Amino acid sequence: MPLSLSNAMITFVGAGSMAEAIIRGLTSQGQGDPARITVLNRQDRSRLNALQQTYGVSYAVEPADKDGAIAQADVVVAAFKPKDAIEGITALRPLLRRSQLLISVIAGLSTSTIQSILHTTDQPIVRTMPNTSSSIGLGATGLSFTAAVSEEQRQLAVDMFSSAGIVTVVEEAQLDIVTGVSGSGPAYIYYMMEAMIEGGIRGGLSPEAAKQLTVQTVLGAAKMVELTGEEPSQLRRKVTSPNGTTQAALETLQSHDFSAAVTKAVLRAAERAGELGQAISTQASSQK
Ligand SMILES: NC(=O)C1=CN([C@@H]2O[C@H](COP(=O)(O)OP(=O)(O)OC[C@H]3O[C@@H](n4cnc5c(N)ncnc54)[C@H](OP(=O)(O)O)[C@@H]3O)[C@@H](O)[C@H]2O)C=CC1
Ligand SMILES: O=C(O)[C@@H]1CCC=N1
Repeated sequence: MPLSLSNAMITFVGAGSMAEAIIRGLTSQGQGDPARITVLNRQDRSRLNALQQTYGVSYAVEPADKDGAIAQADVVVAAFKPKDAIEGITALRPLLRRSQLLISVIAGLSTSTIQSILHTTDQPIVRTMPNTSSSIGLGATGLSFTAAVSEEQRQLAVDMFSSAGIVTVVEEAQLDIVTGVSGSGPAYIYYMMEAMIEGGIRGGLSPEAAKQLTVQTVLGAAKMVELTGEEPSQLRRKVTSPNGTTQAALETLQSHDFSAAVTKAVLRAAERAGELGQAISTQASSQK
């Protein structure tokens, strides 16, 4: 039977926010079968229990069971922090078969560094940059593939992340800027929302009303861009009456270099992804 999302065994190595976002996206959209999903981490058993209770996935705790969960998987998802990447990928080295697909969600970590830690270029690797909105089926994921990834495995990876949102296949070099735009992006919007809510409260609204109005405003604005097909700049102009309230607000934002600050933030996140990747690469080389 060809490998697909409906029959693939998927093991998550790492059970944090990102693993949960993908698992929730996969299972709540009815695409991934919880019975085929196993999660493991280093030590936090209560976390594994919680994931089992919530999503019906299996987990492995004992070393032999963890090794078994990796060995039996069609897809192994590396979902640990960049600082744990060398330890985590090194531990996979003796366990992975060349037929298994390794998916990394680790910011900045290049496939060439993974290949160097695994001592092979033959392992099929998909490097991804998802975001936490995958948990509600509204994720935005960038993907790139190494040459060893088969057509079937490419489709499986695209299907896996498409089940939790949109997928854009990019050259690996672009994944750092994908991180800057959409990987870290939800945090910029939350930051903006925090500030809007604060403004509402300072102006006299109750915290609940300020939050409700802010949430609906952000939802509505994103949906307007999506559904009208109009550019954000066009939609902005439609809100902005000459000499009106929006103009006054935007002038205040401009006086604080809002637009430049956001653009710089996106580029800085991308640069930081590169730094994280470079640090892992340097450390991996020094351990050879
Ligand atoms: N959070 C986000 O918005 C996004 C994160 N990412 C990427 O996802 C990755 C994970 O981030 P996030 O989920 O936030 O991190 P968390 O800190 O929430 O989770 C990390 C998990 O990795 C586990 N872990 C660490 N080392 C190992 C190991 N050697 N073997 C098995 N499990 C291990 C930890 O287990 P234990 O607790 O037992 O130590 C924990 O379950 C990062 O590399 C990040 O760059 C990508 C896109 C968005
Ligand atoms: O902050 C981070 O490093 C991770 C990667 C993208 C979002 N969160």
